[in-house]
Amino acid sequence: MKQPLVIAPSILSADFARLGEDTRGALEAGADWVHFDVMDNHYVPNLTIGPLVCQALRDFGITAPIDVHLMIEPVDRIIPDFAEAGASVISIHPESTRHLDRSLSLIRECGCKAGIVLNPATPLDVLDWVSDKIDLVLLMSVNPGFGGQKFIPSALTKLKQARRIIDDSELEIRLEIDGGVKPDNAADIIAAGADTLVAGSAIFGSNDYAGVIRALRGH
Ligand SMILES: O=C(CO)[C@@H](O)[C@H](O)COP(=O)(O)O
Repeated sequence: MKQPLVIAPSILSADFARLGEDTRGALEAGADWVHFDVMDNHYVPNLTIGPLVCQALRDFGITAPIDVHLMIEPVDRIIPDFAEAGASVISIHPESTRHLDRSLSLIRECGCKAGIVLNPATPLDVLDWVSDKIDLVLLMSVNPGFGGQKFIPSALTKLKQARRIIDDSELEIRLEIDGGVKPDNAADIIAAGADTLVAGSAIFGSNDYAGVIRALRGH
């Protein structure tokens, strides 16, 4: 069953020199989670932030769920570090680990919610084999690595299929979408079945975080 809508600003598009203030600003403007993109210049062609920055946000006073998206390989060594640094959800790509079942179990053993991330061309079939090990499915609607890209329209069809799979499972699994999410496509994305919207450039590229977050919610 679809869960209440969550808006998760991707801090990849925040001003890294003022990360704490920008993150707090988005939450005070009505966001629910913090989406935290971790890139290693190996799994994806970009390099970003790690557990020290996650811990720094907690030390700064950010109490909202931190939704960590690992675009790195391998993942197992860093999962406990993120859990200790205050991550709430940790999501991994199936291609980034040799033993997906084991890595997903490790995330839960570390006390976090576990997510699986599927790239635009990655089929949904893997969900058949991990649905009891996950709390979240994250569908990428751009190729991972950079903010500010265009939404790939086939993601809407994939969202509908993923929604059916999740509903049929009768498990409490969130369906998150990430990449090119804007006020002008949010309604279609939500209608297709997403309950968790990641938005980076739409929120942090605006002077009116609250207005964009309201528009993403359809208000
Ligand atoms: O994980 C990624 C990119 O790899 C995303 O989280 C982007 O950061 C989303 O940015 P926008 O497309 O919303 O600008």
